[in-house]
Order: sequence, then structure tokens, then C-alpha cells
Amino acid sequence: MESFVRSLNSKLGPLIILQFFGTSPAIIISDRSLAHQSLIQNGAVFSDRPSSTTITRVTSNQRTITSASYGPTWRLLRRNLMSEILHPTRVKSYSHARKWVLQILVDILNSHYKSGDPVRLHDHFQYAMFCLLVLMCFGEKVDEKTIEKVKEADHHLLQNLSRFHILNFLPKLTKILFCKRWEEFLKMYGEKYDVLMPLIKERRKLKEERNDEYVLAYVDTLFDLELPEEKRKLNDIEISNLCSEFLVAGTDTTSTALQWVMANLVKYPHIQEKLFTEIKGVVGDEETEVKEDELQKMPYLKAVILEGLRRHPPAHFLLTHAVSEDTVLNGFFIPKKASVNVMVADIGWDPKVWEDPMEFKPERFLNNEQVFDITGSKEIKMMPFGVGRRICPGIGLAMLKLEYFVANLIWWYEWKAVDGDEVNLEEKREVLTVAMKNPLQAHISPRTK
Ligand code: HEM
Repeated sequence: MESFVRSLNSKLGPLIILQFFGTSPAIIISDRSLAHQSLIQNGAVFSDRPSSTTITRVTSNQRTITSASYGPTWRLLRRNLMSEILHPTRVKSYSHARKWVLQILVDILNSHYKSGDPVRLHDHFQYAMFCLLVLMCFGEKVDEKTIEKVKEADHHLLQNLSRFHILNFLPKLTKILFCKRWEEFLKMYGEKYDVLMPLIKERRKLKEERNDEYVLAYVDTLFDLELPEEKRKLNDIEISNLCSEFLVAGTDTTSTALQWVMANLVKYPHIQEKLFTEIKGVVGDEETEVKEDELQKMPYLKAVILEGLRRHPPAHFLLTHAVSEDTVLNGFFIPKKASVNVMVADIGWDPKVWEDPMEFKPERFLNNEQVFDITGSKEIKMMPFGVGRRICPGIGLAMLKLEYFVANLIWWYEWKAVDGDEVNLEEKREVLTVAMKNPLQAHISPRTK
């Protein structure tokens, strides 16, 4: 799809409008000024989401659930909630969790070092990022067996997502035409619910017993919430859906970004060395950990992360937006309900903005007198997290995690390519992200400082 769109795009220009069989048109934007016009200047109109399947009944081991809706109000609500738990002050309160997860990662890496085998990073990163989000979601350390079960249930559903997309299209009809697929979907849905529900119940109990003596978790923000229009609280399936989205949205995106950055640091040892020298200038030789409050003294680290996100944005498209009322963009009439897709990767590779855009050069972020604005509020130069009203609510947490984990991984170990093996930066499309086609493998050795 992406290469098809790209070839169409080079022939037709920065705004493509596709329409099939009288459906609402799909618009594809690959130009940063059009992205700015639509998502920032006209954000109120371009920031809805297309409606998706309404789950009305899920039979799980525990009970039958009879309602769950995904309307626009619901989505706005979700966004507000995410901003509450992902607010910078809250994000800080989870620094103990990041430290815990770093230790898990380091233990795994140490055992690789001792065995002499190269490290295959992606799975370890993904597991570490997932542990972190489970902890932020449910507030307590969850045992490894349960984490595996939650991961498995989410993964299963995610891998089948493209097969289930068709169910969004006229559900009344697809329930007859694709009844087996509906059954399969509801079964997987029920399995996920069965895994999450005990964690949610346990947390609810703890919240009632302990009153104020705990660090707020994402699920806590859902318990007391009342839907403003429907004037009711969230039901169990809605809560479990939101928890699952929290876990899914933040895991693969962050672990993919982390892997791309580390791949470039292995491929270009001089960049890795320069980064290590910067860290050494800030952190005392005796220290085993780069602390979160030291990260802001490391401009080269920030430049490496930004360059990683520009050159290899984990999502090459934004999630689909929908237009909430008839409007005009670039002289074209865009009707209400049209869906809008924005080509994130192409925007960050624009040769008019970036010299040698396909090269990995963190230095390009060092010469700016002002701090680089990744939110694109004044001008969009890249948009790995989206921009405007629908910008990723996890942006602050994601940047912090990337800086913290990259700094510590470089502080602890020297990373080298496997002998005779060039680091291959070919891409592969996954469900939510564009990952490395050949996952990074590297030899590590502990630093002697
Ligand atoms: C490097 C890491 C990440 C990247 C590159 C990333 C990127 C994105 C992008 C491009 C979008 C779509 C924005 C749009 O449609 O306009 C998005 C949405 C979202 N992200 Fe992230 N994200 C990252 C990490 C996270 C984390 C850590 C969380 C939370 C734990 C998170 C939660 C979400 C949610 C809930 C949405 C949907 C928001 C909505 O529908 O309004 N993301 N992200």
C-alpha cells in the first residue's frame, strides 16, 4: 500500500483523494504545509477518528458482556485520561518503574555477554517496554507469568487485526457474511478480557482499601469516571479495552524506535563514541546508572534520539483521522466523514528541509539556537508523534524512555556489529510500526570507565 501510495504521490502531488463505490473519500497528505493547514490550522475539523466496530456482546469464561461503544465522545474522553496519567508530573512518579525495568534488561544483557552470543535486541526491548506499561497501567509489579499472558492475548488480537478490519464495514451485513470471523474475533476479545479483568479487580480492591496511599495508575483514572453525555460510569469491558489500548499503543512504537536508534549507534561507532563521551562528562565514573535528571544535560543524546525518530519514524502513517464537517483543503472540497491519512515518514525526509535526508546525522539537531519543536505547532519539519489535537498523548513518556534507556545502554556496554555482518537498515511493515527487516544483533562488552 505504502509504495503504491508513494508512486501515486510522486505523479500526482501532495494531496491524493481516493474514492471507491460511493464510500467517503480517503485523503492522503504527504506535504508538510498541507499537514499544517489541516491538522494545526484547521485541527478542529481534521481531528476526529473514523467510527469502528461496536462490540455488543462478548462471551468470556467469566460472564457475558453486553455493551461497549466507541463514539467520538468516548475517544475524546480517552485522550483526556491519557493526558492525566501521561502528564509530565505523573510520568516522573514512575521513575522507580523505569529503574526496575532497566535492571531486568541489564540482567538479560549480562547473561548474553557471559554466554558470548550476540544479543538479539528487539524481543528484550519489547518485553521491557511492555513490563513498564503494565506497571503504569495497574500500579503494582505484576508477576512475569501474568505479564506473559497479557502480552500473548494482546499480541494475538493485534496480529489478526488486519483480518478483522472488514468487520467494521456494515457490521450487520458482515455478521452474516463473515460469521466465523466474528466468532473468532469475539473469542480473542473474550480471552483478552479474561486476562485483564483479575488485574483490574485487584486494583479496584486495593484502591478502596488504601485510599490515598498509592501512586496513581492509569486504571485508577477510569474507575470513577462518568461519561458526560451518557451520565454513567465505564463498564468492565470498556475499562479493559482502554487498558489494552494503553499497553498496545506504547509498546511496539517505543521498542521499535529504540531498536532503530541502537542499530544506528552500532552501525556508526563514531556516533556511539561521541555519545559515550558526552555521558561520561555528566555522570560520575563510579555511577552505575544514568539518572533521569541528568538527561537534560545531554544535548547530543537528544539529537541522536530526534534523528532516530526523523529517519526511522516507528509509524510511517498517522492513525487515520476523519473530517468532522464539510471543508476545503488546497482548493479541494472535502466532505464530512472523509478519512485522512498523513505520510509521516515522507514529511521527515523532505530534502527541502533536511540536507541528505536519508543519512543518519544527529549533528543536524545541534546547531539550532532554539530547542527543536517536535510538536510542529509553528512549522512542521517532522512529525513522528503526529501534531495538533491528536498528537500522541504518550510523547513525553516516550521521549523520556528513549533518552533514559539509550543513555544507560551506552553507559553500561560498548555495542559492536557481529563480525562480517553489516547492520542492515532495510524496513519491514508490521501491524502498527515499520520495524527492522533483519532485527539488530550485536556483541556487547561492559564498559571499563
Ligand atoms: C516512540 C514512541 C511513540 C511514537 C513514535 C508514537 C506515535 C504515535 C502516533 C504517530 C500517533 C497517531 C497520532 C495521530 O493520529 O495524529 C499516536 C497515537 C497514540 N499514542 Fe503514541 N507513540 C509513541 C509512544 C506512545 C506511548 C508510550 C503511549 C502511551 C502509553 C502512546 C499512546 C498513544 C495513544 C493512546 C494514541 C491514540 C491517541 C488518540 O487517538 O487520540 N504512544 N502515537
